[in-house]
Amino acid sequence: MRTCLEVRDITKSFPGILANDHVNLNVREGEIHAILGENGAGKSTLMKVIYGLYKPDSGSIRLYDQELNFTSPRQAIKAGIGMVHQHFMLIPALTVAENIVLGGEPGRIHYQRKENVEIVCQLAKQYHMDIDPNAKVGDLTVGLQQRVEILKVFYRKAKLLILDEPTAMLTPQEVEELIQVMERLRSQGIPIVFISHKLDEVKRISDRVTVMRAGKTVNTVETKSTTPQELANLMVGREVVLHVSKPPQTPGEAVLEVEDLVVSSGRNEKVKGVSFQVQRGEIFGLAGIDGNGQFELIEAITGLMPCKRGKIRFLGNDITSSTVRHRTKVGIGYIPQDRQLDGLVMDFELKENFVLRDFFKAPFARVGQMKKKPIEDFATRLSEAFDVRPRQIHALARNLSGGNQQKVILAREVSRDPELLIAAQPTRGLDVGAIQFIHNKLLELRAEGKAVLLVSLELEEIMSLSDRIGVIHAGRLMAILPGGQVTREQLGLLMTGVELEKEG
Ligand SMILES: Nc1ncnc2c1ncn2[C@@H]1O[C@H](COP(=O)(O)OP(=O)(O)OP(=O)(O)O)[C@@H](O)[C@H]1O
Repeated sequence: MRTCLEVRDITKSFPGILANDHVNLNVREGEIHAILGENGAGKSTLMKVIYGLYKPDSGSIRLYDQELNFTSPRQAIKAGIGMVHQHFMLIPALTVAENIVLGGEPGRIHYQRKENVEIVCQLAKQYHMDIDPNAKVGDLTVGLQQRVEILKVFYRKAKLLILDEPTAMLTPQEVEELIQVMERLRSQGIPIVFISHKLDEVKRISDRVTVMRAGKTVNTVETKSTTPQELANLMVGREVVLHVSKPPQTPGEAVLEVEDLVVSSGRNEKVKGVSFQVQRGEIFGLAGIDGNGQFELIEAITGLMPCKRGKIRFLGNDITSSTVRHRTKVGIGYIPQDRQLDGLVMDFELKENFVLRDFFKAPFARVGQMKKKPIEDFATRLSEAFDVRPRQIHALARNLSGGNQQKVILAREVSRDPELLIAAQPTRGLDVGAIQFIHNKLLELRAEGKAVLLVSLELEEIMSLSDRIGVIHAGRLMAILPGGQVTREQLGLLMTGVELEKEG
């Protein structure tokens, strides 16, 4: 098959970091080519170099017969490279058609509404992607917004599509739809390069995989001739255990008690009378399809959202109306689902992010002044203990890869020795090594007799870690089931609101 994209010896460094070290990549016409690698391996940097967002220090890129020398994405787009970023770049107040043609209109002064709607209809038909051109983008689901981004790329006549972690933010149903879209594009001969951390997904949809490690390309393999285990080992450079082993444990007293809790957002009740307990030495998993009240529920427990009715008790004490600070002080740790928005201050250095909850007290401050040395010593110690890479406590949080950002949050919360850790989507977007690390930390907390409330949209994660599983649907707890005995199918039914029939 003909080569479409050829990347040779690309090197790209940032101050103190060699993000891409003589990287090579070869993408063939009509193939789905996965890029795998640990967090921080240099995948996004490489894609940004190909797309003209970063200028490489050295190396060359060729698209078909054209030698590319990009200095901006505009040139990359012109040459036929389209990229859909992890965080979409759409304008929510505009319609689908307006977003698609925005910036690519053919030199007209006035926006041609009717004509553009027609163009977008044709485009959607050509690429078999169902979408309403007149819908407002802000009203669309994440999956449909992604479709708009993909169509936008084809409106600009892309010959190659790059998808940066396209499934990280999607529900399982939306993932299926995206896979169908990708397969149809492949059958039309369009090459797709996509970054993913999900080995099963890579195995299922890609034709070839290029593995990156520490800024270098380690190997390119035919997908069908390899296994997820081999890919994991190749990525990490050591044997990775893909399955969690959880020793049996007898849970102790209740750490968290939630009783008939009602939480509203605006006029809508998002949580409708939920009751459950989390005990010492147990991981309680909350399973549910996104948008069913699970995140409002945990925000109410952490104190970020007020409760309309009901009670929350922590170690026997009523904390329903307590401040966030009080709840933190008495021993509730929290890993929020959006690490960049709620977990870190992106323009603060790592050392500052490590002490975000305690910077105002000893040993990090005295008489109102922050103390540099204790903060730096603490940050260095945590960076090492949690294997945060790079080990630069002065780096800005925004310059760290997603997995390493997550490790900083985990380190901060765990180091405070919480009695209850609420972990919302703790492994979203992380590589297998980092997932293993975080799962082990949650199991360590369990073994120490701490309580863990795990909220995840990943069923595998919930099923492998939880001692008990609560299933939430439309703001109500459908059931609480023992972790080791429930099947995927049963959880799937409950998550869609179908009650299980009682046996016997
Ligand atoms: N703008 C930047 N300034 C400084 N360092 C950066 C910048 N962008 C990336 N890096 C560093 O370059 C290295 C590679 O980062 P990159 O984002 O390419 O990794 P990745 O493989 O895409 O990781 P992830 O899977 O977590 O997204 C990391 O060490 C990261 O901290």
